[in-house]
Amino acid sequence: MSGADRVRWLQLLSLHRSFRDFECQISIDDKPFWLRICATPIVDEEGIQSGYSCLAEDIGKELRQNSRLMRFRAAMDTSLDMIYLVDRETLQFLDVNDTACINTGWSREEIFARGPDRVLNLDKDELIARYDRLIYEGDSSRLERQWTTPDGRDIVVEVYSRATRIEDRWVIIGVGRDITSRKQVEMRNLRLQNLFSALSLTNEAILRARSENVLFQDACDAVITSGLFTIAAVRVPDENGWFQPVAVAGAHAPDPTKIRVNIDKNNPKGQGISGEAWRSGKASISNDFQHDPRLKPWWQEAIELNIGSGAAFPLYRRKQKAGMMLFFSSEPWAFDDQTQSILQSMADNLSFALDSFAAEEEQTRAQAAIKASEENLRSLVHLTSDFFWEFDAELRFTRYDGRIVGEANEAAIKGAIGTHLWDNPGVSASEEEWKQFMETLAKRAPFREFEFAFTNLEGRLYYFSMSGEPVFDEQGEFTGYRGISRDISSKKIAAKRIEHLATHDPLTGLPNRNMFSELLQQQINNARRYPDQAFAILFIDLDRFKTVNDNFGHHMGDALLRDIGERISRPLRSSDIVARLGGDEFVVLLHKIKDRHRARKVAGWILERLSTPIYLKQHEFLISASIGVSIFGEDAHDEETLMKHADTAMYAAKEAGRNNVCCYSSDLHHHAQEQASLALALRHALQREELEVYYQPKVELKTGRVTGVEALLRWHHPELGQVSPERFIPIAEDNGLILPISDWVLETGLQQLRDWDEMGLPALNIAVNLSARQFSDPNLARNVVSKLRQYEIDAHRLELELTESMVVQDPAHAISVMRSIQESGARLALDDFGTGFSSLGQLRHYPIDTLKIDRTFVQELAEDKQDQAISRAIIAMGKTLGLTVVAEGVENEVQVTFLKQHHCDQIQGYHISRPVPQGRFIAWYRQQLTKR
Ligand SMILES: Nc1nc2c(ncn2[C@@H]2O[C@H](COP(=O)(O)O[C@H]3[C@@H](O)[C@H](n4cnc5c(=O)[nH]c(N)nc54)O[C@@H]3COP(=O)(O)O)[C@@H](O)[C@H]2O)c(=O)[nH]1
Repeated sequence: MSGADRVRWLQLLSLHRSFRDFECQISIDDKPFWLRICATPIVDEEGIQSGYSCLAEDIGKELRQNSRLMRFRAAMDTSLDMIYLVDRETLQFLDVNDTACINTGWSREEIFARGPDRVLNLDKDELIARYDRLIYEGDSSRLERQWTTPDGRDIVVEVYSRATRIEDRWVIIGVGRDITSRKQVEMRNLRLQNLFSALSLTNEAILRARSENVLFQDACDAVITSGLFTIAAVRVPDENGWFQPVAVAGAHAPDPTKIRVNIDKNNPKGQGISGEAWRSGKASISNDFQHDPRLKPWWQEAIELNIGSGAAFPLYRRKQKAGMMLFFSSEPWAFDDQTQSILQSMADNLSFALDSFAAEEEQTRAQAAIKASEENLRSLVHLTSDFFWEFDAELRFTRYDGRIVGEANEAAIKGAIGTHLWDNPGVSASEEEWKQFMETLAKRAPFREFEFAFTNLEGRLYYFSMSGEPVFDEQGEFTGYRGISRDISSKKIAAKRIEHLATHDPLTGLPNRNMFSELLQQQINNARRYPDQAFAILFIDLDRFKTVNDNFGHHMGDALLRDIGERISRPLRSSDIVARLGGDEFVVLLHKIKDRHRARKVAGWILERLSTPIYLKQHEFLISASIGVSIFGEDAHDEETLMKHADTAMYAAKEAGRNNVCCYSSDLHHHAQEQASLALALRHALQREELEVYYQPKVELKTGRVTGVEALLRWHHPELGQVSPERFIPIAEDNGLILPISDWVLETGLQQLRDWDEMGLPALNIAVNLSARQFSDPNLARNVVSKLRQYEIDAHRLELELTESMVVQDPAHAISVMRSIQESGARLALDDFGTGFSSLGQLRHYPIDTLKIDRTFVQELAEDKQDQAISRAIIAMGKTLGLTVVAEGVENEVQVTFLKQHHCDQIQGYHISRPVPQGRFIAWYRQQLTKR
């Protein structure tokens, strides 16, 4: 026995008591043996110990076994895993290692006492089934169990088990590991994963939701789906600061209306996480809801709803607080930093969504407003002639909206879609207008009232005014133009009409004086630049047209002027310009005509056209005109001079006997100047008593008796001396002075007659010349009667001489005037007969008393057979008609003889007497009387 065993052995023996299981090693023949000894003292009757009765058991084999177990244990104990052995038969632990004891918190004995079913927290049958499966399948299995340690910790253990045969029994070897930390990490990860999934669901909801409330509800549902929170809600404060629920989710979701929360700090219900978050604008967390003093007002509700922790995150719309997102967990401390951070992201995303909704709403509102305004516009444009249009970024016409009248117009507008306005063949504007329009468009600038003409497929012309402004998208990119167009055809046509009225003569439709002046100026500018553009001006004045107006009224005059305008235009080229300057004045611009000869020729054609009788309302009119010609570049270089010279030439044509063409020359100019100064002087002639009536006698051929006198006017100009009536009478006719002058002549003549009567001279008749103006004066007859009465002269002693030209212009009217004169008792003589247009045949229609053969026939009577024939015919016709035939301009005896032979009644002329002042006439007359 070894020393230590011997010591323990002797100590036991010294106690003199029974003992058992004393294990020791002894050597027998140097061979070690392990014994387990049980000993009982041997005591005699007197109680004296005499020795020990021992039973020794060889435990060598057992010890060897135990040794192996010890080594296994030692190996087990060094493992960080929990290891245990269970006997399948007995379902008792065979062994557990130290790690198992440490991790579970139980001693080995406690573990043994509990047994595997209670330690593993499994039903015994289930345990048996598991072990049998292990044995049967020969495989290992994994089991995860949650234990609560004696110190109250919950731990999670992962156990791998396997069945093994040790000696004659099945032993289940279990290796367990505390995976609580790993599980916690896993749980956290899972939690985070769920949180992220909730975040992702919320984001999906954001994309999907079409309204705020739907979004809020979807977000709450997503949060609950994550399983991390028991309640999720969104609340929005009302006008009184009370949070009202707009969305809530969760199995334990409370009746939202019951939980009262306010934003006001001073309100007891305003001091919770919602109120605080609202005021601070930041998240407010309570990780121990049921003990958080701030939340005392809601503790009871927290208990009822099993709320361990809660968080409130403000939501924003356009940077303004819009509501509160609330999360509640049954667990305290559910809101760690990472959770808060993810929930903050969720709240931020919701705020972003609210921004988007707000923007969308604004956009919808704006679009609705645009739509409404477009609707308004559409209904307006349908009521008006306006239409709405759009151009794309390429400036192509892409849209129109409005009322378009007529299929052709509609088709044209539809056809124009997709094209540029300026490419449309029906659309036209001036080159300059297009240029400006394109420049404006290129600058992307707005434009107003761009006007263009449009001719539709039916050839109808319209005018449109277009206003537009550029359109840019949100990125500031130009996307086109839009605007309004208006049919301004009626306005334009009215404007054109007004312009036409302002520039054209309403009667003939020809350009008026203003327009002609403008056209003439253009032509002058042209001709100044290009010499081949020289031109001629024809100034046309109708001869004695006033009488038409005076006698037939303006309606007839107007009708004639319309016809005359056409007649003047007819022989001209389209490049020539005809204008009516007013009254009976017309002017023609002969394009590219620069020599007088050609201008005169064209003027001749015009006169020819005019000479054809015009029949109007059963009247025949013979129109003639006087035409003055001036050539640009030769006669004048400016408008005023050119027109003045043409006018001068026209007067010259008139003076030359009317129905004539006269080209301007510098002589004419001097003449015209003279005429002008004469006209001026004539105005004062009457008052200055520069006028005088001369008297030329008429003698009866048969008897030689002086029958009467012709009153012939004379003008004694203070500087020019005697001015011939042939010179100043046309001036007086033109400026109207002829009327007062004629009155004066008539009065003077009648007064003279009266004087001569009073002088006791044999009664004489008096002939007074009528001017054209006088003849067209409707008061003529009345005036004559009144004058005769005034001077107490018998009407038949007065003879009024009128010329053929006065009659032929409108014979019917002339005849009626003549009749009215005859009715007054005065006589009528047709003067200068033979020079005009009337035929002898027409004579019978004229109510006249006397026919005066023009002196031009009389003068050549001696030599000119033709004049003799004419004179004979006139005398014969006159006599046939019962007229008194007077030959004027009789200057010699030959003429007297001829006239006598052919029974002319009276003669007048220098052969008898020149026209002389009344004094000389009286002297002559007295002399004649004494001769008889
Ligand atoms: N409306 C008015 N017309 C008038 C008036 N006074 C004259 N006239 C017209 O002017 C024209 C020129 O007139 P005048 O120069 O007076 O010439 C007249 C005679 O002098 C001229 N005459 C007469 N005898 C002869 C003659 O033998 N030889 C000749 N060479 N000339 C002669 O004839 C003129 C008269 O013409 P008429 O009147 O046609 O009988 C002239 O047309 C006048 O009519 C006036 O007051 N009012």
